[in-house]
Amino acid sequence: MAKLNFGGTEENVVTREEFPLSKAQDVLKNETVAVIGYGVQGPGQALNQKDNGINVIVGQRKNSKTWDKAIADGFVPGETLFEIEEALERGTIICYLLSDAAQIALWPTVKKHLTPGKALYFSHGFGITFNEQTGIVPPADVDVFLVAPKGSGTSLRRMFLQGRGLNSSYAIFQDATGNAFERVIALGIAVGSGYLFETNFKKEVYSDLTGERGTLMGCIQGIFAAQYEVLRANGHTPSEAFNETVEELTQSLMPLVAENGMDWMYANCSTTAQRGALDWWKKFRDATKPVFEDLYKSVATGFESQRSIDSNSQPDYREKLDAELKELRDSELWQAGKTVRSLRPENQAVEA
Ligand SMILES: NC(=O)C1=CN([C@@H]2O[C@H](COP(=O)(O)OP(=O)(O)OC[C@H]3O[C@@H](n4cnc5c(N)ncnc54)[C@H](O)[C@@H]3O)[C@@H](O)[C@H]2O)C=CC1
Ligand SMILES: CC(=O)[C@](C)(O)C(=O)O
Ligand SMILES: [Mg+2]
Ligand SMILES: [Mg+2]
Repeated sequence: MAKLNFGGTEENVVTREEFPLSKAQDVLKNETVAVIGYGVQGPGQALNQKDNGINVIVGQRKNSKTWDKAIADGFVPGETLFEIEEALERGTIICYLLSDAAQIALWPTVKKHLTPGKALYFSHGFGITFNEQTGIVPPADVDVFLVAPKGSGTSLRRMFLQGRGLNSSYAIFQDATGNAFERVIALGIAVGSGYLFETNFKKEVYSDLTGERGTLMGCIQGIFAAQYEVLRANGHTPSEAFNETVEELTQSLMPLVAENGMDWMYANCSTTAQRGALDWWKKFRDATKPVFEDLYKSVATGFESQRSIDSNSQPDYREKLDAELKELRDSELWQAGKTVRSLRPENQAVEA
């Protein structure tokens, strides 16, 4: 395990150099990895493992769209694709990749198949950390760990195909066999992680829920909308407002941040822009920090997890989510974005 210095703090990180794929294949050679669920993470993790030569099977409900998708992706019914219970029976490592809310309903079935020595694998600390809400309490004689890719399952697969790995967190909740560490790292490498950062279940879920509600998804849409609305209210056209709020950020400036940090992006902008950004960033930090503090509390009290469970367990949750996504898509901001995107050379032929 490498110790790396992150801004003055040393942390444990496992790299592909010290734990190469050949070692992962060796650790997993007598295991059957059963991926239960084939939504977003399921396909990415199952396909990467398959391409990495791991003995992986998929468990999915027959007569569902995702069953057909698994077949289209190369999984074969009766050989590598099974009904959920059969996959649970065959698997020695159970990758529990149903949505966090759906994991609750299937848990009694999963538990039945967790015989001594098997391993229960998650990609989130949710089910275990909020076990008072989920009822997920594994038996003591199985390994329990997580590998949480820090990105969409879609990116996990894309980056694997490009020969790059996506960074993941890993954590061990229970080491019943004495082999939990080797097993979890081998899986982390097999599913396509680049680097594996050590954490625990609670820290993983608290930070993940904060991040997705915060800067990664919720906050970013909130500040886009706020700036766009102010520009529009002051007579700017939709295209101008969109370009100055989103397009320039994603196409020009964020790639520079990704490449070499915020000061590098600033350094590549005008001195006028630098002066303004340096004057204003702390105001935005101070204005939003109380909101982030509320958010973290809301995660830590279990309010956020309960809300996800309640809304995502309803029979019509998918329709309701789709309606909310449609509202976003139909907003002037993102409709303006659609036209702006259509002007990119790569989209000229496809988007009208
Ligand atoms: N979406 C992502 O890229 C990421 C997800 N995660 C975690 O990975 C896990 C899986 O998440 P996703 O792939 O987003 O899940 P998802 O929302 O795509 O659902 C996965 C599967 O669950 C199935 N399912 C839903 N209800 C079911 C039920 N009652 N019985 C049987 N199957 C049912 C769906 O058909 C689907 O195949 C979660 O713990 C999530 O927090 C972690 C990192 C990123
Ligand atoms: C993609 C990811 O890691 C998220 C945003 O946390 C999630 O999909 O839950
Ligand atoms: Mg998440
Ligand atoms: Mg995440």
